[in-house]
Amino acid sequence: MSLLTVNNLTKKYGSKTVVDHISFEFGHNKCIALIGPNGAGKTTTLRALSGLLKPSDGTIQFENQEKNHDIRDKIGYLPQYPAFHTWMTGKEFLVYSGKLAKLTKEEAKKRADELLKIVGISDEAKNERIGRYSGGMKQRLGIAQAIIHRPKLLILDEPVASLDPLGRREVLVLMEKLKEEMTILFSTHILNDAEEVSDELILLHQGQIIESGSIAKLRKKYQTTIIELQVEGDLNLYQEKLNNLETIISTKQERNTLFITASEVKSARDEILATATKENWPITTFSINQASLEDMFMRVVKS
Ligand SMILES: Nc1ncnc2c1ncn2[C@@H]1O[C@H](COP(=O)(O)OP(=O)(O)OP(=O)(O)O)[C@@H](O)[C@H]1O
Repeated sequence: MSLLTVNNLTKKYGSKTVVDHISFEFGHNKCIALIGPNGAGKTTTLRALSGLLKPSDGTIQFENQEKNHDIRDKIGYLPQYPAFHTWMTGKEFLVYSGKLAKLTKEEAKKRADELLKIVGISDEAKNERIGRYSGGMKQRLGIAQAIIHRPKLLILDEPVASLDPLGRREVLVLMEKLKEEMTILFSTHILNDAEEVSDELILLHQGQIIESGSIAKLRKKYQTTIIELQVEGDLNLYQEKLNNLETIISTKQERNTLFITASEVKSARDEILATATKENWPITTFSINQASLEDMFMRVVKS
């Protein structure tokens, strides 16, 4: 059974459609990255799923509940720019949030202590004012607050975008840990972050889903191999010869290197090396590289 099923979700502002009939679903204990450039519609989508914004059209269904049923108590949400009462201590803030989530005072205190441990805020730091916390600590506290009511789905809007490398690492490690207990849906425009913690990607561009699936599936689908070749002397000469080989799709010259795209890497490698050996090419570098997920992303967006 799916945890969340979204059908034709649409949001319009006046005549402008910013989320355009998107449909997707995902299961339990997954980590899904909603990825796309600025203005793609990520925040709008996440706010609609969190019940903070009314969609213009479409349905959102949580497990087997009725479609468009209020699911705010099932979801934890951390906005891109969370607001904290910076004069409170971390622990006070969580106890206060627990009471807002209708826990008794005792339950809220117990849950706050449990969460402070989970998100790695030390006994010393929990009694300090939030105003003195680093960006990474604030974000981890925000995540603790978002899961105070033990939601099955945690939605994070650009959770690491504003953090320095250390804070970023802390939050990604925490997400890795939390995904064992809940599903996490998070937005990002940084592919490395998506690749690091997520199992699945949803690529959003101009309000539409242009690709989705597991990282392994997408890699396989868009995988291309680039052979890099450096040869002493006039590269034009070698480029012309390479273009005549059967296994080669295209070649380009950049920074004294020939970048060769091939249909099938093994036969291309054999054909290039056989030709080079026969003609005694003075090769200085020969390497085979896979196109990155970033290349894939650029290709999909451009096409
Ligand atoms: N209240 C609003 N009224 C009109 N247009 C809006 C409103 N909120 C968002 N938009 C527009 O909707 C589009 C999508 O915005 P959204 O914030 O969802 O994108 P995003 O992918 O989260 O981008 P970013 O990474 O920049 O936050 C943008 O063109 C934005 O200007």
